[in-house]
Amino acid sequence: MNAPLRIAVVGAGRMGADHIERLHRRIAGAEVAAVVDIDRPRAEAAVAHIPGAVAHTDFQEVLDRDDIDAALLATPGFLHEQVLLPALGKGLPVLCEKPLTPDAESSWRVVQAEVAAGRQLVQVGFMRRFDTGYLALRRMIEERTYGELLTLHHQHRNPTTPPGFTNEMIINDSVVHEFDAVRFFTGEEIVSVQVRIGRSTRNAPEGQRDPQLVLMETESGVLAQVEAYVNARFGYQVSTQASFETGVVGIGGDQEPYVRTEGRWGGSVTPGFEERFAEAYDREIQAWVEATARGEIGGPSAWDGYATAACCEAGVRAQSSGETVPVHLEAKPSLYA
Ligand SMILES: NC(=O)C1=CN([C@@H]2O[C@H](COP(=O)(O)OP(=O)(O)OC[C@H]3O[C@@H](n4cnc5c(N)ncnc54)[C@H](O)[C@@H]3O)[C@@H](O)[C@H]2O)C=CC1
Ligand SMILES: O=C1[C@@H](O)[C@H](O)[C@@H](O)[C@H](O)[C@H]1O
Repeated sequence: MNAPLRIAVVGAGRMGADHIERLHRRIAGAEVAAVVDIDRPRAEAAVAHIPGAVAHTDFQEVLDRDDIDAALLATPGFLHEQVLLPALGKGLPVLCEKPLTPDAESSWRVVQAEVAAGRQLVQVGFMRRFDTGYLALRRMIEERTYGELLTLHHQHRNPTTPPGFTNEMIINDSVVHEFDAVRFFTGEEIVSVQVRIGRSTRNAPEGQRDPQLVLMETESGVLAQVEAYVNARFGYQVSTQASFETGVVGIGGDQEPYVRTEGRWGGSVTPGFEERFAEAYDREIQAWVEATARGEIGGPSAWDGYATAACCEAGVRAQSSGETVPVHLEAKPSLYA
């Protein structure tokens, strides 16, 4: 049996801490060897229960070590490029939480750096691709189980947003998942994006308009819409309905168990993405670890990160203009053929 991969987790906040626990307790073939956080007490707390793991405050300290096999990047998206470029320069594999970067220009720089490195080293954390419902729906689309796919209707509802979550982040941090999901389901690029904003909830923080309806079109004319409602209060919900020629398929509906008790019926609502996608994150990280051990990536690529960043850029322009904005993509490098 091979020695476990020695992973450095960069960013030990909400998502990084969740991934550290996952790597430490549930993922086979990997161990947390380092945690980097600019907030030293946070980095130290994250490694306190992991024998042998070392706390750092600067990613360069990890690059200077020669015993780290891969990095899991979970700092805020606008900080990803500053870790990805040196990691690619050193040939270090990275699982980069979404978004790859917050705009198409910087994502394209990452793609070009990977092309220069000569092999795929970056996997992007679009974990929904590992959700069983998503996988089942994609199979039905591919196999034309109910004829051709015509439209996709997504609901993306969060209970609240963290401090500093801007209007643009509704597109760049939340709807980025649906841009990837639509590309994953259809196997096509998205060609245009429109955003409509109507009455806004009084629960939205200043500067945010919530909810927003995002409409996108794929190369072959599939229309997909998203209700992004990020201060919905009641809990977390990510679901999709797909309309085909001979059927309608829903995924991500209400969670089991369904209970009747004390004169009421119903089930529970997941409070957040950690619970809704717990199994998908596990499968995502396990697939990444196994692929990394083989010298490959095990999920969405830097090209997928770039293509969704281009959709986000169109989406942010569409937010302010109200126009249908075309998505511009550079030619796809042969590395991603
Ligand atoms: N796949 C998914 O469903 C989700 C993905 N995310 C993504 O995960 C990433 C992190 O998000 P959160 O955990 O919510 O953020 P967070 O704000 O909770 O944590 C970020 C951490 O990075 C640290 N940090 C900041 N600058 C740093 C630097 N220069 N070097 C090292 N550490 C630094 C902070 O001190 C903090 O501990 C983002 O890209 C976000 O979009 C977040 C939530 C869900
Ligand atoms: O990635 C995530 C968060 O960053 C984002 O803010 C949420 O809207 C998403 O549902 C979650 O999956």
